[in-house]
Amino acid sequence: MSKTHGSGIFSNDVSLDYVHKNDLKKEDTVTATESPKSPVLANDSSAHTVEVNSPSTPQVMISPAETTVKGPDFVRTPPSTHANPETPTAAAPDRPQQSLKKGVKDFKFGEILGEGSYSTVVTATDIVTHREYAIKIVDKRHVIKENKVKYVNIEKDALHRLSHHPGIIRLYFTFQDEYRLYFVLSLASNGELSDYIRKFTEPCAQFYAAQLLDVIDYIHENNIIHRDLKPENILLDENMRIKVIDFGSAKLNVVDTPIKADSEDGASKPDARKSFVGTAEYVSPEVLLDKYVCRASDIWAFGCILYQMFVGRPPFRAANEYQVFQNILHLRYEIPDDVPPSAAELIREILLLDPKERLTINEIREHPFFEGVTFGKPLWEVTPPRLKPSLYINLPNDNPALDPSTMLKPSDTPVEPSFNRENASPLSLTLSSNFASMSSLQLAEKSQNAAELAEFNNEWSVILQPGEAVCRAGIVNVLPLAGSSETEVHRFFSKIFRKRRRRLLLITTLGRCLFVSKNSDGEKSIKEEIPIQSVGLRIKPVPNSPNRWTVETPTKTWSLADPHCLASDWIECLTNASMISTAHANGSVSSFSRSVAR
Ligand SMILES: Nc1ncnc2c1ncn2[C@@H]1O[C@H](COP(=O)(O)OP(=O)(O)OP(=O)(O)O)[C@@H](O)[C@H]1O
Repeated sequence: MSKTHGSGIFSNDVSLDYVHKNDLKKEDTVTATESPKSPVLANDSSAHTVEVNSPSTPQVMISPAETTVKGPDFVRTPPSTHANPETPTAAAPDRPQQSLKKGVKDFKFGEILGEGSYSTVVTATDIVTHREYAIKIVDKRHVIKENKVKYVNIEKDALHRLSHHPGIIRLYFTFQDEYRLYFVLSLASNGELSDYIRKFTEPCAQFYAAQLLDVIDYIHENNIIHRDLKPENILLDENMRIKVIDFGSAKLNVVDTPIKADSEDGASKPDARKSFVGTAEYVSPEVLLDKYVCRASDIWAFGCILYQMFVGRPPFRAANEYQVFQNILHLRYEIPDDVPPSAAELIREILLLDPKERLTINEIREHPFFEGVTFGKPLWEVTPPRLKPSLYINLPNDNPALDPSTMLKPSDTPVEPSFNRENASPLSLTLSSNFASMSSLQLAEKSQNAAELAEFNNEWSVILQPGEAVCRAGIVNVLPLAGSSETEVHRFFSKIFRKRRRRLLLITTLGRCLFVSKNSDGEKSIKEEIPIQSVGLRIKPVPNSPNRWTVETPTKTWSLADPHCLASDWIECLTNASMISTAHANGSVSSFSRSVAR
């Protein structure tokens, strides 16, 4: 292990046992090198920032414009003849005019773009160049406590090696201060692929699948396996081109023979069944069985994403992770009849239990599904096909909060639509005849699979009342509440790192909105109920954040996010639940909620 500049907190060496609490007191400096054995982030009070992609001398700071691109060009043509839109030459206008040292003070921070398990990503504008970035901010204390240091270093190293493909998020700089690490990334302003995937036409699916395949090919050519490909980790830039992110689970320096999952390198042991906290739906069977890691594991994820592009949900879904794993290990999935035959055939030839049987990237490229597609550079220069009009299901009212056009474009800022009990006249406080004709269960079924709901109903029956059923369920993040002084840097950071909780939220046919949990003995209980029948209730989407919404009552506000679902889906269901619960409170409930119950 190399520690050339004192006790560095973060190093390329993945076994960072020497990290200790004293490191947190040091004023750290970011240093990037290309040598895996050199420290990535070392302490040196003489400098505060270093741009990545520098040559091997850590102290020399080089702007992206001066950087030499190493490794294969993404279209696999000689670097001298190829004009990659994101190569340093293309990035020349961004060349810093003065000092190359950058730190927190050089950026104006803006909106939160997203939150991961160990980071918060915010927009930031360079106050000199006015260029916009996304900055991934990692709380040092948190990553040390959660034993995630190695993942931060792996991500840094992978992005460092892969940043010159137009389909991979570009890492421009890293820097750190006493408490946090900062990854300055290109901004993918159109959000996550998962927000659009339900609106894919066949040309869309073909186009985005081709871009994804091109990126996977490039990653693999650089001897890296991503290992966490899923629509949430595929972002869209301002031109609606994909940008793959989140290389924290990547396996670097892959050799051609499969690597045992429990090999010495911690990164090669995903410990899949234990560590997937959110979704396990894209994990390959060999990773699940902890057998080995191979390039074909990314191809499996590609197959799952391709399926989702046509069906709107991943192939292996269930009410809980155990069921998902079982479905994967038994290859239990179905392709609906309306999936085009060539796509269905391709999916079937990818989703095979034995990784050796799966099609290779070259074979996928040659598959009839991709007929007419030119891979390589042209893929990144054409205009992407249009998404089809919204598939959103309208409610029997014209509440703007439920207008999909305000939900699906993170860049549309001035939206303040909300469900407001007091002034939203179409949403009568009593159960209108229009509304009464619709079962909330029916509505829920449109957005959530009936089989999944049946599982939830089974599992949570003990906390339900007679005649009550779950009509929507999901794990949501309960976020700390934002205040009004977000311009002050220190307040901003303390706020975004306040504790977030993941909770299971159930909405029922009696209009109850319940946070529920299970203790270690498996006993189930209601942790909290949101009183959505309250006078003064407001349910609001968060502008620029298609996955976030707030529920305000006179006594408490909840700020919620579901990384796997649009806020509009939850808002729709909560709005219905509010009406139902009010009707119950008023004694004017119809019999429908009972009739739809178990
Ligand atoms: N460059 C970017 N531009 C726009 N949004 C981004 C960018 N990078 C990340 N995000 C948003 O922030 C979220 C969290 O980022 P990311 O997945 O990298 O964090 P993480 O802590 O590594 O997450 P995970 O828990 O999945 O490992 C993403 O899902 C995405 O919505």
